[in-house]
Amino acid sequence: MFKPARHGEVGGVSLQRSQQQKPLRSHDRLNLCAEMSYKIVNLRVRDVRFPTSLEQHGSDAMHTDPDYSAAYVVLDTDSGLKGFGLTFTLGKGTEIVLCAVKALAGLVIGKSLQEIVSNFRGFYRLLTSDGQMRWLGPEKGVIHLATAAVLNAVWDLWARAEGKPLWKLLVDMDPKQIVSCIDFRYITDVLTEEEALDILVKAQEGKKQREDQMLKEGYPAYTTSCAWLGYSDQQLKQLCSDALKSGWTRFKVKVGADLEDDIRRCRLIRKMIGPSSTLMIDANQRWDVAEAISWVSRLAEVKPLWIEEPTSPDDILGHAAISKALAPLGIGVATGEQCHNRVMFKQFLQASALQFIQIDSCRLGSVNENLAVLLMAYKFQVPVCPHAGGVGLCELVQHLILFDYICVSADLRNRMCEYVDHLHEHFTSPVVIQDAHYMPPKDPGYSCEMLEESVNRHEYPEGDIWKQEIQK
Ligand SMILES: C[C@H](O)[C@@H](O)CC(=O)C(=O)O
Ligand SMILES: [Mg+2]
Repeated sequence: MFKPARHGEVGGVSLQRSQQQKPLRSHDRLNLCAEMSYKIVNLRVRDVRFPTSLEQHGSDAMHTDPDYSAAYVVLDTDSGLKGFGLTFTLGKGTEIVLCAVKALAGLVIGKSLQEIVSNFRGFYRLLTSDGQMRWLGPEKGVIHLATAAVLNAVWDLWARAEGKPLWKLLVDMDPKQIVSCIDFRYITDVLTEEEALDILVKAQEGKKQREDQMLKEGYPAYTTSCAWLGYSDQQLKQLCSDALKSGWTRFKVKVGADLEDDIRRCRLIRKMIGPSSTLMIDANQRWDVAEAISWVSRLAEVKPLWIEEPTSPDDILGHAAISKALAPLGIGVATGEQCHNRVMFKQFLQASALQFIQIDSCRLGSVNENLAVLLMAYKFQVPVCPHAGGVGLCELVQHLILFDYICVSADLRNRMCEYVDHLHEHFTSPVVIQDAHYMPPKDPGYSCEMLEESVNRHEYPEGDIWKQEIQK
């Protein structure tokens, strides 16, 4: 059974009084397999890169040569059970994330799963508030990407230990336990623990029906894979026509480098998909504020639902100005894939600076911090449309959006989860898309275990794929 954490203690590390969190009471806890302690005995991290830039997959106005990559973490436990996690990167720089993961390893190795999850809020705080390493963030940049990789692996381990896919682990949790995983520090001015609990308790009504609905119909998705910026018009037409045949009705187009190209490409897509399908545009932070407003106004004729990342991801007031200017045109602002943490999201919401919130399973501090953002989005009644353009992101984020619908929002209006059609074949439990919907995963875990052969071949720089590339 669980060994309760002593108040003010996280895995033997004593917290300052101001950092102390309410520990779970014994009746709030889940039943991990009684005989297993799942003590984490080792953490391995590998630099896995896919040469997607060769064919311009994933390209946008700012990332013209992205190699979809991951810092891939494996947690070994004394029982033999493993936890798999990753954070998404773009090639160069993955080795820096690896260093940060290694720096965090000492906070994880030696802990048992029970110890972690019986005070998950405290463990999140331990990882993000280390007195020396927090100087690198706090809760942003490379160190936060590393935190996400490690915590994603812990959540995967927990779901595997419970024999459930992660979304189901979350759905079956008592609202008190969900709340106990969240660090409310810095967000209590908009969301207190009590309010969060209240939201979750109220959403218990109809939960079973929503779960059944998801199992039958899946969660609505949109595709970005037809219109990466580096694709030719010919490619774009072919991919769009294939996608229409497969039942896709929601499409995202990359824009931002050249206005005439954008007008031509967006007209082309709008003509192919017809007036009733949904179109979104994504500039990946290319413009200044005034430029964003004038550029998007020129694209208003193709009726985009949203403009994504029009300017710097840190410019909350800039996003607010763009939102205000574009509202009369019926165009919303979406952002989040490079939003560092829950504090930034809080301010975006407070400032009415976004109309669609794009959580990211690897940018924020894993499930723990994403839970906080889902609940704040609910409070502000802003629809969540997760970001998934990257390797493994579709696999991960589908779990969070299923939880959001079943246990928080209970609403599908203006909501959809991004899908990109790349690299799923490298995962042991790849996403299942049916009729443009994510079907709920059934395998235990968080769906981000990669095939060993794929990892070996794509590990940078020793894997066969990279040896060949380097020799060219
Ligand atoms: C570099 C990535 O592919 C990025 O363009 C993804 C993105 O912005 C999205 O999926 O949205
Ligand atoms: Mg984007």
